[in-house]
Amino acid sequence: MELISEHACFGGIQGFYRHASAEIGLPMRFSVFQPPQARLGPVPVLMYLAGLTCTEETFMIKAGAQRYAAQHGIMLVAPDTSPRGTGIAGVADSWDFGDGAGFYLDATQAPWASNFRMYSYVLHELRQTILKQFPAQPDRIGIFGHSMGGHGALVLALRNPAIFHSVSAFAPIAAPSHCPWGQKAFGNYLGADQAAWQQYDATALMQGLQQPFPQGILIDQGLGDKFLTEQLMPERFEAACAQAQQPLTLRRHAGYDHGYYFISTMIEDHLAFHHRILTAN
Ligand SMILES: N[C@@H](CCC(=O)N[C@@H](CSC=O)C(=O)NCC(=O)O)C(=O)O
Repeated sequence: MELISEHACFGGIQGFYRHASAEIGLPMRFSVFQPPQARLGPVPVLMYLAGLTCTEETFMIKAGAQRYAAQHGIMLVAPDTSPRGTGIAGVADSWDFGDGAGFYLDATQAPWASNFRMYSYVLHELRQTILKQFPAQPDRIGIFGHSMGGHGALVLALRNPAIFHSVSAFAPIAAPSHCPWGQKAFGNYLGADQAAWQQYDATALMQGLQQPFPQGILIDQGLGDKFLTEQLMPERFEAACAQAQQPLTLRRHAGYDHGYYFISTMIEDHLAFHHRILTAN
């Protein structure tokens, strides 16, 4: 693991790193905020998955999360949003697919399958790297994210409840099989057979839920979000949660759009939500 830069921040350390990823087959960058409490021993970890066009820097620069992570003693971890430097033809041609748009899944279709393995990268390789290299508590890990990253956080948590103990999202792509962003990504990364899409669709996963999150799921959604109706569809996830008897707090906020002004307004509540669950017992 190579240190790119380190910065003092709210009594802790904001760091940016690069490592050779076996899952991705290329170098990957990620960021970690270590709260001041990490100097004394292992602390709970909260992974954040960013949205389309973002990098490992976006959340750390724009969300204002470090103030609250330092108060609660939570480590923040953010990966990049896709492999970089694959050399695949057309990988940088659109902002909602390819570079910056890994969708936190393991692609099965050529030419994407060799490198676009963000699901396994986050679940296994990045998590293990954090546990080995930083003072992190392996049994107190939560996950959250925004938009494409909200989709990723919900999917990773619903499929791995023994690993991710708390989950929340800002304006997630809640039913990707039904929206243009999801259909474009899933069709190219996973192929035309929509049966293969279901394992990466939070609403479909909720419809077949095996193990509920008894502490609930928190979602914040701005009602001034230009992507709400066509791309995000939180009402589908809400209905699936009701059917599965999964406690869900879905807060709808008049006037807020899709960006980081919205996220930075709500971030304090998300840190408190994860802190309460991750430090129980
Ligand atoms: N280029 C697009 C806007 C892209 C955008 O809004 N990206 C969002 C995530 S969208 C879903 O995953 C984002 O977080 N952007 C970074 C930011 O700093 O806001 C367009 O032209 O509409």
